Amino acid sequence: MVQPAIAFEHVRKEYPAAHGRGGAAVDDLSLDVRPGEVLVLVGPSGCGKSTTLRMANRLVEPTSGRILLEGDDVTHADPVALRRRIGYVIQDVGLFPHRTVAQNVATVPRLLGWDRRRTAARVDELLALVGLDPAKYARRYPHELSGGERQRIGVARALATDPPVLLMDEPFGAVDPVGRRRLQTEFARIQREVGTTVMLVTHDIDEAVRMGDRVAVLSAGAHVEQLASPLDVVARPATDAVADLVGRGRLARLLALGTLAQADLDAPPVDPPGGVDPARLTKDATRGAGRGASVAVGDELGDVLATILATPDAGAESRVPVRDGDRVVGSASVATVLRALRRVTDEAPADETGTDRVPDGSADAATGGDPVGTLPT
Ligand SMILES: Nc1ncnc2c1ncn2[C@@H]1O[C@H](COP(=O)(O)OP(=O)(O)OP(=O)(O)O)[C@@H](O)[C@H]1O
Repeated sequence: MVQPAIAFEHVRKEYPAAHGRGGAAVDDLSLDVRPGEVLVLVGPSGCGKSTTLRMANRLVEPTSGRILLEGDDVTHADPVALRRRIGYVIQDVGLFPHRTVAQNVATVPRLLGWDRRRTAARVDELLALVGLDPAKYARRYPHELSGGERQRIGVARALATDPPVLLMDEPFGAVDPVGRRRLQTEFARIQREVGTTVMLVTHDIDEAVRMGDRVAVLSAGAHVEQLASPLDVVARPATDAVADLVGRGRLARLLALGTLAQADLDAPPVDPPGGVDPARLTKDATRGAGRGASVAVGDELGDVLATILATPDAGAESRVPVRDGDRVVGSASVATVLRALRRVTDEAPADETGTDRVPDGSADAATGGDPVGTLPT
């Protein structure tokens, strides 16, 4: 088995003030963060998300239990040495106001005694990584930046010494919704590029399902209600608490997370008989919806639906060709998307070892259930 990047073993935290009032901030948490993944902790205010995160870098001391970083028990590790192995990004970033962007990013390299050249080269590299031109930004001060730019500098600073693990506590919380979406996309790119393991805390379920490779939904005492892929959490909430959190807007999330599979398609392919000229199809596809538009196996269901709805005189009977690579393998209509949604909500989830459980077969509407009836309207 792959060694977890971070492992929480029966971790408990009781704050002194909470003594005698029942309930620990973190009751008995056991959780593995896999190397290279983005694990998101999501849950209501006060459920213990930040406490959990802050115990990983010893900003908060656990009352009992063990926390392992790449196999090393960090429960008694030197906090300063530990924090060099763990980057930390928080909502208000905490940039030093009287230091320039370059000096802020260079904080840890300087502490480690890196020479000027190495530090300067790393600062330039990191600013470029987070999409800020070093020539333009290195000498600015934090108050000369937008909220989103400050947040990027916070990420650059946390990545300066290439830590194997990055902890992020509501990292995009202070940014407006549009900027926030852009930062999330940008950060996902950076994370793929550097391959750092990330543990991210948010109370926003949309952020959780957008950012996470896996999502841990927590309730009071950091009790894990569900730990699964974003799609599993949205399609198959394990408990009422998860269902409440996923709540309204579930259909939109399913459309964004679910993808079109070959099994959903209507065959045979649409006109012209014998298939569509792939060259024409590709050209049309790049032109977007409209006459001759097509979709592909693996496309988001929301995009498939949008393409169908954008066909001339769109209606229940409208259909668009579906490609798999250069081949047209079938067609999709609104009914196809509904079928795909049924499949997505009924499929057995992958278990924690990554092996699929045997589907129970109830996906077939003929068995009597109305899976689409379980979808919110
Ligand atoms: N320093 C502290 N002293 C005493 N109690 C604390 C302290 N920090 C947090 N708590 C309590 O521990 C519980 C968990 O807090 P925590 O900040 O971990 O929750 P959270 O899920 O991150 O919440 P939020 O989403 O509101 O930030 C809360 O009941 C909180 O009041």
